Amino acid sequence: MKYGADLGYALKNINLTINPGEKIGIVGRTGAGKSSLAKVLFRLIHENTSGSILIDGQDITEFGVGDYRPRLGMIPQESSLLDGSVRRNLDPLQQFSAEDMWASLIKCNMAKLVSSKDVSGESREKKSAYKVDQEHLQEEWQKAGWLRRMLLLILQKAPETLDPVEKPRLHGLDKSVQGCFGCFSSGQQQLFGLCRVIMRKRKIIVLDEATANVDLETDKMVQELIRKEFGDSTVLTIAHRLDTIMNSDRIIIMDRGTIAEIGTPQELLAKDGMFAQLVKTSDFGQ
Ligand SMILES: Nc1ncnc2c1ncn2[C@@H]1O[C@H](COP(=O)(O)OP(=O)(O)OP(=O)(O)O)[C@@H](O)[C@H]1O
Repeated sequence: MKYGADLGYALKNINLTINPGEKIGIVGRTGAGKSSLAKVLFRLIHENTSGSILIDGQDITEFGVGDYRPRLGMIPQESSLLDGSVRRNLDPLQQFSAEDMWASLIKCNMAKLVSSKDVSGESREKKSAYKVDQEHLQEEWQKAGWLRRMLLLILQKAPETLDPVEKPRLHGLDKSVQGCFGCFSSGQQQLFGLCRVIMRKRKIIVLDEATANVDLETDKMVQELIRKEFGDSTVLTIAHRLDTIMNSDRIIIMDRGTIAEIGTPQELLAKDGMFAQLVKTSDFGQ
């Protein structure tokens, strides 16, 4: 695979079989081809490629994009937030309930942050249409006599009765992240990416340095969460930190567009090759 006809190979002679449910760690120096491997898997590169990728025996070019992409989940190197509410960021296609979203925020240790008041300097203009609508219905309900309340109930225009737990959840989900990018560090934005992937049960997950911007403790939390949530899924973890991938079933060492070494961490350490050298020096050539 090349990024341009005149450029050198970003990937060459890749011959790799990954078993269902396997957890694969991918390491290598900067520019070794780790992200390129993820890009070809997601069919983001079409030109200047040769060879084929099969999933469950089927060539990925035979899948319609609509059938193919939903099988895969990715947390890219640079996770970014969309304009709008937390809800929109987690679920732009409105496929999930507030419970689903809240559960994933809790799992990713983001619920407290999203609930905290200082996430957004929310003005009335910035409130979501949903909240404004609910407030309007509340006002109408308060003013209404019993006959009008009956009518509102029949017309399904009564305000939602939110329990004390649900109320703060909805409040948090409807907070705007607009103009508030500074409120979320790049690590927290990556955790948002994790929340999105957790809500969607994908068979193949690629984490492309998904924890590059979080501290060691959070990285550990994320790895444990991924093991728990994606036990049956195939997970490819591209990492700079060796700690991130040491519990993988197998590790791939990329070097100048090829797979230089592949094996279990124990096999690679015993081999005393490139991986063992990386463990000794932690030198990723940055
Ligand atoms: N969009 C691009 N256009 C041209 N060349 C590219 C492009 N993206 C990557 N490359 C080149 O392809 C090769 C592999 O890059 P790739 O990003 O896959 O490496 P990587 O191992 O993921 O590096 P890093 O650890 O820095 O993310 C490098 O030589 C890089 O310069």
